[in-house]
Amino acid sequence: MAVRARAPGKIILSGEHAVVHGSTAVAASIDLCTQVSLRFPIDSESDDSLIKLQLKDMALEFSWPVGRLKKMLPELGIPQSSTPTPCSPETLKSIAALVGEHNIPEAKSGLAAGVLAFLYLYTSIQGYKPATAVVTSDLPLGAGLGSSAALCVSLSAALLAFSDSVSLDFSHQGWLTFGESELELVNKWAFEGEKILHGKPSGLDNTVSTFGNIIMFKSGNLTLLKSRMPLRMLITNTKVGRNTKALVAGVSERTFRHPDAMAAVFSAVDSISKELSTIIQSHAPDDLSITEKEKKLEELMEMNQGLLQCMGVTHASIETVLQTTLKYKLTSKLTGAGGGGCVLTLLPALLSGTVVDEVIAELESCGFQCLIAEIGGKGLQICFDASS
Ligand SMILES: Nc1ncnc2c1ncn2[C@@H]1O[C@H](COP(=O)(O)OP(=O)(O)OP(=O)(O)O)[C@@H](O)[C@H]1O
Ligand SMILES: C[C@@](O)(CCO)CC(=O)[O-]
Ligand SMILES: [Mg+2]
Repeated sequence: MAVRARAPGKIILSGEHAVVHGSTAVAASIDLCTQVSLRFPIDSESDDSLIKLQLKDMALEFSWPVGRLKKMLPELGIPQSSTPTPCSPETLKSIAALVGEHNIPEAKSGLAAGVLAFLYLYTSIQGYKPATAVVTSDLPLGAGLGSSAALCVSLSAALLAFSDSVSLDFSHQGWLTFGESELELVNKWAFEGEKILHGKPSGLDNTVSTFGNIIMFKSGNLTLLKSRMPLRMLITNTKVGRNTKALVAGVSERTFRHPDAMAAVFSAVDSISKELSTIIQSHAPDDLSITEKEKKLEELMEMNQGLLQCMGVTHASIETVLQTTLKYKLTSKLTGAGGGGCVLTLLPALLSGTVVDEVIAELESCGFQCLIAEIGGKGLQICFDASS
């Protein structure tokens, strides 16, 4: 018996970083997913059976004998699948030692954090039960599209599918969605994984990956939004690598140095997100008012970008994208943690295909990569494979 779970990445329309400090954010799922397939062998339960992790896209494989995990992580022996628990600093140290025993190539050292999250979620939910997990993803890693959250959500779902905390119809054919309470449980576990990857996550990325749609999020609470205007976004990946944990920590340090100024910045972002959610949800009966709404949206995106600059998370590559799209009278803002990664550009409904082609060509001539994703689609889904 095997299960596959897939969870989408996301774009943040407004509020990244400020959301970590309690401001409202607006985000949407995108149609690029991370998929985890999990297969338990029928008979092996001995100490030299393995827990395996294959990262297919990178052609990397990690494995740990069950006996070694029992020795290094004795505290995780009894699965606690129904009670998501933070990873203690001591456990994280032991897991880091286990991951350190594998030689991750220098150029891929960022993957270690993902492997740490894997081992923590695995042993917490399934204990030492041997199995093979295979991960594949459509998402660029560490580029602001929520790859870490999509990994934590799809992994938590696959692990929970075979736990006592969730009861599912294993004979169901094709993709299915969890019920509300199961989704909540997946989301809580994924949040614990994100803590390992982001340090101090807001929970926004795992929540939008779990529930899909367009959401407004503040202090752990989500509201589903219904957009009543076309929201076509060009996503430009600057391909400048960065790390969300370090960027989030940098904003916290700046907040510590300038508490009053940063409080004002976060409060402005909160107002921007609230206004943005009102605009996208309001009714627009004709093209003219759609254009007016787009103008307001562009202004809010521009203001949010300015405030992200105040937080110190923009980058020369992001500024190049902003300048390039401005030549075509298009507005952009960074999305995700910034410092490189991806930039969003609003493509107004009446914008001609020729202009879109031209702006994409110019951005790609700078070495960037462009894509237009469908936004606000499904969240987490799972699928059983009874034949294996
Ligand atoms: N498919 C995957 N396989 C293995 N590790 C992954 C995978 N997806 C994400 N990761 C882990 O997550 C890290 C990237 O997470 P990070 O939070 O820095 O960026 P992001 O989630 O892509 O962007 P953002 O947090 O800004 O939305 C990778 O370096 C890796 O450790
Ligand atoms: C930068 C941040 O706000 C979003 C990253 O996609 C971090 C978080 O919310 O955890
Ligand atoms: Mg992330």
